[in-house]
Amino acid sequence: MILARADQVTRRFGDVLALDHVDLDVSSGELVGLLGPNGAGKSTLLSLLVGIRRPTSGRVELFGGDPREPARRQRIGVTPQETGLPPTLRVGEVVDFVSAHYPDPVPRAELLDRFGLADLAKRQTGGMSGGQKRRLAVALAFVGRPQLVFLDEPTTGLDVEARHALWDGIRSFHAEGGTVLLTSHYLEEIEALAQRVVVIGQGRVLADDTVEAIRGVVGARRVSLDTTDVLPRLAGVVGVERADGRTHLLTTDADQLVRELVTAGVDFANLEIRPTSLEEAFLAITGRDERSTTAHDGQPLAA
Ligand SMILES: Nc1ncnc2c1ncn2[C@@H]1O[C@H](COP(=O)(O)OP(=O)(O)OP(=O)(O)O)[C@@H](O)[C@H]1O
Repeated sequence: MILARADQVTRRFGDVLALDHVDLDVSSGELVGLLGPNGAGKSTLLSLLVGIRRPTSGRVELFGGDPREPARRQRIGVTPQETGLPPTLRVGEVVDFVSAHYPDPVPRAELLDRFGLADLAKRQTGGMSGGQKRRLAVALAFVGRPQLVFLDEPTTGLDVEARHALWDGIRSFHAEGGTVLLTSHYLEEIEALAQRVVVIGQGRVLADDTVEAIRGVVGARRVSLDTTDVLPRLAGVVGVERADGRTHLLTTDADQLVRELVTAGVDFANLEIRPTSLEEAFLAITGRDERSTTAHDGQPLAA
């Protein structure tokens, strides 16, 4: 069953084309990651799906009808990118206030416990850290036992531990049958949570596939090292760059590359391995669209 749908949706803000003929279906039980750089159109798409804004053209549906109808919106939970909490209200009071809008809310203690906020129930929100406020803002999306939750960059500003705690909360909601659409700049976050990833750039859907499939395109690693040696032929290397005295190797198998460097006796220092950046991922994806799948230097990216 499709819970949320965008059908050829375009949204303009004056001269800015924020969304350009976007199609998206979110079915019951899915956990979908919306991935894209700043300004890609992610928040705009969420705002249309939850009924805050209307498309310039095209059609948006929530539970098969108009997202602006309150009965439909009562079945969703939303955490926008930015939220304001009344600073003098206590955490428990904020939860009670939001709960009062729903027929069968999650009990306060259960909700706070699920999001690691149990110890803060009596704290005024003005006295919370940024990360604690963010966790509360996300928790509030779940208070009304929604069928479908929209989270706009839920873990921005959270440290690693808080991020993982929040991921657990999202996973348990999904495991119990909940449907989630979340946006992120981080491949890592999408990979940790979602089965399906929709890549959006400049208002267009660039890819809509399983995380594994997208990983296949963007899954290269950048291995950087200091060396003056001439490098031997290395399996899996799809691009080489030299910049600032460092050598950067783009590879589909970093583990194998390091083994080969050691076996070949290459004299290197300051080895560093990191995932390709989102920019590199986007180059790969748009490259696949417009040319073939290529890395920066025109080498094929996929092995
Ligand atoms: N209310 C508005 N008025 C004018 N332009 C807007 C408005 N909202 C969004 N835009 C523009 O629409 C485009 C898409 O913005 P949007 O916020 O949807 O991107 P995003 O993918 O959510 O970005 P970010 O990752 O930075 O949150 C941007 O160019 C943005 O400047």
